[in-house]
Amino acid sequence: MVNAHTGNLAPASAERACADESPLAQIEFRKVTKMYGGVVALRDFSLTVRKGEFLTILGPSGSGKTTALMILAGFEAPSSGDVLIAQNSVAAVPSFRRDQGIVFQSYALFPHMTVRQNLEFPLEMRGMKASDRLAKVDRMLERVHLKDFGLRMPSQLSGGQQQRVALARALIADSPILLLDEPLGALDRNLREQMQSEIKQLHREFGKTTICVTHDQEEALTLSDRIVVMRAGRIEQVDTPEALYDRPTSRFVANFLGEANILSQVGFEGGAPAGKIAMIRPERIAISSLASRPVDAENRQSVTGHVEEMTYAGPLRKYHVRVRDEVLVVREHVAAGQPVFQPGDQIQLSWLRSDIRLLAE
Ligand SMILES: Nc1ncnc2c1ncn2[C@@H]1O[C@H](COP(=O)(O)OP(=O)(O)OP(=O)(O)O)[C@@H](O)[C@H]1O
Repeated sequence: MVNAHTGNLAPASAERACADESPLAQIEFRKVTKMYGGVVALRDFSLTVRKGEFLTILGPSGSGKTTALMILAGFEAPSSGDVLIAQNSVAAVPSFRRDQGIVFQSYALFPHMTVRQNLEFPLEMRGMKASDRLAKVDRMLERVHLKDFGLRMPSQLSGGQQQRVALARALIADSPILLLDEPLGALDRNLREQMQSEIKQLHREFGKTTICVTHDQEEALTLSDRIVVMRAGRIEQVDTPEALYDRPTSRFVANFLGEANILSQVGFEGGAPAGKIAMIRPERIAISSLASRPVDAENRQSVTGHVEEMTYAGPLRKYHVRVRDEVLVVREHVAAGQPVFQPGDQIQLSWLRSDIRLLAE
């Protein structure tokens, strides 16, 4: 469906010497709805992306993430609503004139071209002369640590190297906007982490307005200035990574971004208001022996329970604790001198009342 190869092309007349001179690269979705027959892929999607921002669209499979990106790229047309780039509607602008660098999960490099030729292609399409292209490609190869790989074919590169070429190709034409569609999805875990910091560094350096689509929460939390959480075609919450994790507004977001203890029976002293539920993150709960009195006890709520399970996960210790009919998850950083509890131990849990979050059901 997507012609990845034309993704970052723009007419020569549109070329700028440097991305910093570009007009506002701000993106605005205005009440965009996309229907596929009877399926609503995206409903009333409104969002403003600031210049230079790294924004991630995060959500489960089928929530509309790719649809939003494809509409912005011009590969799909909205059923209603509008998209603006630098304050102008792009409804009538075809994808190849939208001046966006695009990276797909499957790399989408030209398989019959060398790495150099892959990087030269967008420059050639903009009418840049050969000597300038050469210098630019050299600089970019150096930048993405692929100086010695210019003459290789994509099939002769590892997954991580191919992905670096794809990133380099999306960046080389100095488009003010970078679109990343599950860019690290095909890489194994270690490589993914390495590429995450590479992408972060490139973002700092090039300052492109970047929109990334992923279903990987950790990736979203690591990379983004802001995250849009999608659910069934709608925006559930837009916020900074820290705010989304610390102050989710709904049970869906709390569960989607990390582990959440919903305090239904243990409750929340005074009771949660109607239609709201009380939630606390596992690392906000302290575990201690029955005899000990928690520091700051007057600000804390305490309950007793017994340990059902204890597991080590590297620097963390994780407990499953039964409190009445509920099992709460507690996560603590392993530290010297800390008591370690075993299954069956009677213990107390406590948390600061201010760490409880009230969420929509
Ligand atoms: N070309 C199409 N024809 C019909 N339905 C489609 C089409 N493209 C997407 N959809 C539907 O629209 C909804 C949103 O799809 P979309 O690909 O945007 O989700 P997503 O969040 O990107 O999912 P994933 O993470 O699995 O890629 C889904 O229900 C999907 O089945």
